[in-house]
Amino acid sequence: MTTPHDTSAQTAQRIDAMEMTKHRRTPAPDTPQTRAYIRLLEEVSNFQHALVQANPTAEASDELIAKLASVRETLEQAAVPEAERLYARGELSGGEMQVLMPPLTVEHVDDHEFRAHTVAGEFAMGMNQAMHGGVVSVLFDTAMGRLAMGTEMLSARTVYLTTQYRNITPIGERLDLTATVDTVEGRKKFISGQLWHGDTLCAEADSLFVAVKPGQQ
Ligand SMILES: CCCCC/C=C\C/C=C\C/C=C\C/C=C\CCCC(=O)SCCNC(=O)CCNC(=O)[C@H](O)C(C)(C)COP(=O)(O)OP(=O)(O)OC[C@H]1O[C@@H](n2cnc3c(N)ncnc32)[C@H](O)[C@@H]1OP(=O)(O)O
Repeated sequence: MTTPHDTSAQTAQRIDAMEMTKHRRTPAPDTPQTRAYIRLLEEVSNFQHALVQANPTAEASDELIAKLASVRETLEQAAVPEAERLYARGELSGGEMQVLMPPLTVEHVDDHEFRAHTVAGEFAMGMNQAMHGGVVSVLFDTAMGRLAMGTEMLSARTVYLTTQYRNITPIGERLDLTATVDTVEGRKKFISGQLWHGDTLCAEADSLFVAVKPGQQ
């Protein structure tokens, strides 16, 4: 039996970055299996929010642990290599097919501009109803990474990402995220982004993405 964080199993395989990107960025086929998996991720996301809000009794925690262990074992029986997974598939790694960050709903993306919005639950909170700064940065990385891939969806990596936190980013409110390609120099794209709550600028970021070369991981 594998442990929850086992990456030595045959399911952890590295392949060429371009091949993996092709797989990950191709939307999963619209089948009953995919639709059910999306519902499962939604329930996991709801679970994450409920988890941070609750103070269960010791008995309730022990009951939950037993139930969760049983759920985990069911998932372990269905594990597949990364290049076959449904998880994080689709044109945006930060959409509804993942539970790492608040899901971004894309409104527009081309080779120059990206626009999306999100509403974050308390799982994404640092404290006092403010979003954790690292979650702000992962939203920027995902949005700007998607923009760097452009309409041709070529794999690109973050070389640096600098986030300036201007105002508290609220939990439970609509947030709008925009990103723009400022300069292109060969494999390099310099991209800036802003995260807005209404007219309030919550954070802004500058980044450099570099397109991967054939053969890179
Ligand atoms: C469930 C949600 C999942 C979300 C997915 C998030 C992450 C997934 C992780 C990996 C998947 C990859 C792509 C996914 C797409 C977008 C999502 C976000 C992307 C990331 O989150 S990805 C993880 C973090 N990221 C890294 O893990 C990068 C580590 N790194 C490297 O892999 C190499 O570093 C590489 C390949 C980037 C470059 O290496 P290389 O050998 O190909 O190229 P080289 O070194 O020649 O640099 C080329 C030109 O960039 C200039 N340059 C370099 N560094 C500079 C600096 N600091 N400042 C200014 N200029 C710089 C040079 O000066 C030269 O410029 P010039 O050509 O003009 O001389």
